[in-house]
Amino acid sequence: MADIIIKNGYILTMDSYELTQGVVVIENGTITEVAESTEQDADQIIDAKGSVVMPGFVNTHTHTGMTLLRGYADDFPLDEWLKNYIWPVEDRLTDEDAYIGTKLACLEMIKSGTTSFADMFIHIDKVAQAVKDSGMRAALSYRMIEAGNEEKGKSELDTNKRFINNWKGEAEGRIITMYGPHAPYTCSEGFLSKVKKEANHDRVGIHIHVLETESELNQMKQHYGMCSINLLDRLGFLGPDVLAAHCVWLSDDDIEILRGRGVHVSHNPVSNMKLASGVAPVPGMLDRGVNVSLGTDGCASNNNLDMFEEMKTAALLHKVESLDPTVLPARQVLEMATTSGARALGIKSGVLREGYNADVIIVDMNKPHLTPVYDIHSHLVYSASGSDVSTTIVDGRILMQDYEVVCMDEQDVLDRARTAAAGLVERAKF
Ligand SMILES: C[C@H]1O[C@@H](n2cnc3c(N)ncnc32)[C@H](O)[C@@H]1O
Ligand SMILES: [Zn+2]
Repeated sequence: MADIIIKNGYILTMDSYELTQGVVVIENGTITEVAESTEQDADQIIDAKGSVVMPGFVNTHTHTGMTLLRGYADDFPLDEWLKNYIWPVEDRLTDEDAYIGTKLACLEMIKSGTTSFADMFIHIDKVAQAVKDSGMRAALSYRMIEAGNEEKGKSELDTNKRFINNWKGEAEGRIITMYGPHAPYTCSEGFLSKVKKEANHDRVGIHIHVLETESELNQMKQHYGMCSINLLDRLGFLGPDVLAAHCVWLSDDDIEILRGRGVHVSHNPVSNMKLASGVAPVPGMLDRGVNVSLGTDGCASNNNLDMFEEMKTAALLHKVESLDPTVLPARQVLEMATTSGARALGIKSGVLREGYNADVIIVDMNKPHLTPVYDIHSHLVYSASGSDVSTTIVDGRILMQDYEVVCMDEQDVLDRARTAAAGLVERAKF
């Protein structure tokens, strides 16, 4: 007897381009069958009539606790935004803020079809607790800023290491742990080398912001006489264990280095547009075979966690940038948001295939803006939005069914988030 059978839906496995009517069978957190029909029975049958059944989205770069800062400070360049607004208020964040902020983020992601994500944040134990409690899957890293201060570097590394020891593989394996050095402009080369050594020792990955702005590029050239990619490569830092967010200001040579080292890139088009950071050379990276996935970045620079919006923005941005509408077609963008993201996190998700994690969503197509259907990829990227997701399953557990969130008390999360935000703003009056 299986746990769940999803019936009557159109199945988009992401293994092939086809959309065929069929069933998905789930047992013990794993997909055990994807077929036209099944002989099996299950404890729970989900009727997906008129819907698309597909892998959940993988958001490969976010700062979930920042949902509490949604709309807190808009329309500034990155340097000013971080130094004058974000960091001062983050310094006043409490454990409860981080917990409820992450709960709110998980709620938003579950409701918009994201089943796993990569996060870099502070108060990371509370972030992990919220992920565990919500039922989502996540690769979590503690945000380390050392700024050339040896003492600080030691305690930052200690905190990240302790987190890894406490949480690696927790929540039935739904929690993956990583090191999170913030960026090459907030961490010295000596510190970055140490992080790499520890990551190798602990056999975990590294999540880092790289070449997000022109200002970073200039600072690095001034300080080291080379760009962040060249510096990181010289340190022996780059490899398939590295998840590099943004990668906007890359040269052709940098792309070649990323490809050669097997670095995973998280593209964050909405954040890059909002902070006016620039346009990442995504078509160039994809052409060369770099694994490029999609991330929303934190809620203070997006200002939501909707992967549908991120997909559409990615597709449109690179078309207008290249003046070529054939660039980043819908199918390719969908792959970035699912299969490529799963590869970046090293998880067996992102496709509906036997033996893979049961991280599955159901998208309700019985909507005016999704009618009629010629090509499902087109609708998912250009017409649909997060609110069209009716059911979200992570690790074989239903977190939302028929638009009803069953893994947490939605109203309680909203109320607590409002209270936390009010307290935060009060404490941040300085
Ligand atoms: C993980 C931490 O990184 C900072 N942060 C948030 N958004 C960005 C961004 N776009 N670029 C660099 N740093 C960022 C915040 O301080 C957050 O807490
Ligand atoms: Zn970020």
